[in-house]
Amino acid sequence: MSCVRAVRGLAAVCGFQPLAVLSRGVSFSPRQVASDASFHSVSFSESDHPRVLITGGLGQLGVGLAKLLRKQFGKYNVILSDIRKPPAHVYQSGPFIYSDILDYKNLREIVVNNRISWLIHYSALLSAVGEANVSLARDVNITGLHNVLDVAAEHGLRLFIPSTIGAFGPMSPRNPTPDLCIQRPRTIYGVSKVHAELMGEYYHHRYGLDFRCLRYPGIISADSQPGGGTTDYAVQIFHDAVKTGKFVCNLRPDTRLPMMFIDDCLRATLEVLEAPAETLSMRTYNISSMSFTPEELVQEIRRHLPDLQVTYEIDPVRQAIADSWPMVFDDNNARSDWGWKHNYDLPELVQTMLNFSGSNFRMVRAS
Ligand SMILES: NC(=O)c1ccc[n+]([C@@H]2O[C@H](COP(=O)([O-])OP(=O)(O)OC[C@H]3O[C@@H](n4cnc5c(N)ncnc54)[C@H](O)[C@@H]3O)[C@@H](O)[C@H]2O)c1
Ligand SMILES: C[C@@H](O)[C@H](N)C(=O)O
Repeated sequence: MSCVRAVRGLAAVCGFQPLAVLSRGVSFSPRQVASDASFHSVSFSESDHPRVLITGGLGQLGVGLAKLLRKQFGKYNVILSDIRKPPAHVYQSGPFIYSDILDYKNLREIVVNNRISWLIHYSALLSAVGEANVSLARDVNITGLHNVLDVAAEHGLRLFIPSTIGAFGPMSPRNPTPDLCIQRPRTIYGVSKVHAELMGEYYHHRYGLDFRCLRYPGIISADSQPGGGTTDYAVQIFHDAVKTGKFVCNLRPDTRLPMMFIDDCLRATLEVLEAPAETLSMRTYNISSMSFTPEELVQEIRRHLPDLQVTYEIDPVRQAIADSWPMVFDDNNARSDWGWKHNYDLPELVQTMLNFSGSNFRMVRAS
């Protein structure tokens, strides 16, 4: 039996199409569909470290993820990229490169020249910013996604794309929200994330792309600012509490949303990326650690800062979004498939955030 026939037979059994073998030597364009893609999961040997590219890496999450991955895989194996100019400490901390995900050729060149094997796609416009600029959100979150999927498929990359609690909508069960249920989000952000989940899973089943996706809750971080989402209040409150002792909250006091400390989020990302393929019964997982309302967060912060004053000035756009999102996330599949376990609950989160914000603020005041 010829090699090509053997692989075709295997593909029929596995349920994906081995495009790599069908047309070797023909130059590949994912836009021409059947051509020279090597859709096996990883292109490095077992003993090698992956070569990682992070898109949109200068936002709330990318720098922290680069730090974690560099510790694991080596400084020069992890490249941060964005369309913005990095601050000096980021530029000096490891490789940084300009990459606009809307420029397909540029993206492909970076992947080829740097022998990238894992692509972590963080570029996006978040929920509130997306509603303020729908056409840009559509470009970045949907057209950009298509570029990333094609480059990943073409070069046999392991592709991680985060989704979000925002991929659910008012018709989804909200307490708890399981992995598989109706998803009819009402934001361009949510719609683009459902699209990303479905396209990634389609490429996985159709072409064998090693697509992995976690639906993150609202992420809370001390040393990076959120990029314009509905859950941003839960970061801002710590800075304002420490600096001024006052906070104006733009969500109603009883708005319950799933949230997570950044260290748990980044560790989950590394863990799912490293999980053996056979442990993944799905390609898109909810992850969860805690859910709270602004009122509950304020109460917990007041255990440390009893004089904190909070007023509520509701932003109708953010409130409407929050009211359509999950209140509690069911992440049982992540826990049973690849052993996901969170470390931070609400008291630990508050303690850690205040420790960081307090020492940072004292440094600023002293200088
Ligand atoms: N932070 C959260 O609470 C949260 C929660 C759920 C999911 N997520 C997802 O995680 C990912 C990272 O989130 P984040 O909070 O760091 O986002 P962020 O908004 O802070 O950062 C996004 C980055 O994308 C970059 N970007 C915009 N247009 C680009 C383009 N054309 N090409 C390349 N880069 C571009 C921006 O410059 C920015 O640095 C996003 O996909 C987001 O949807 C975040
Ligand atoms: C939840 C998440 O996707 C983001 N923090 C937002 O609020 O838009």
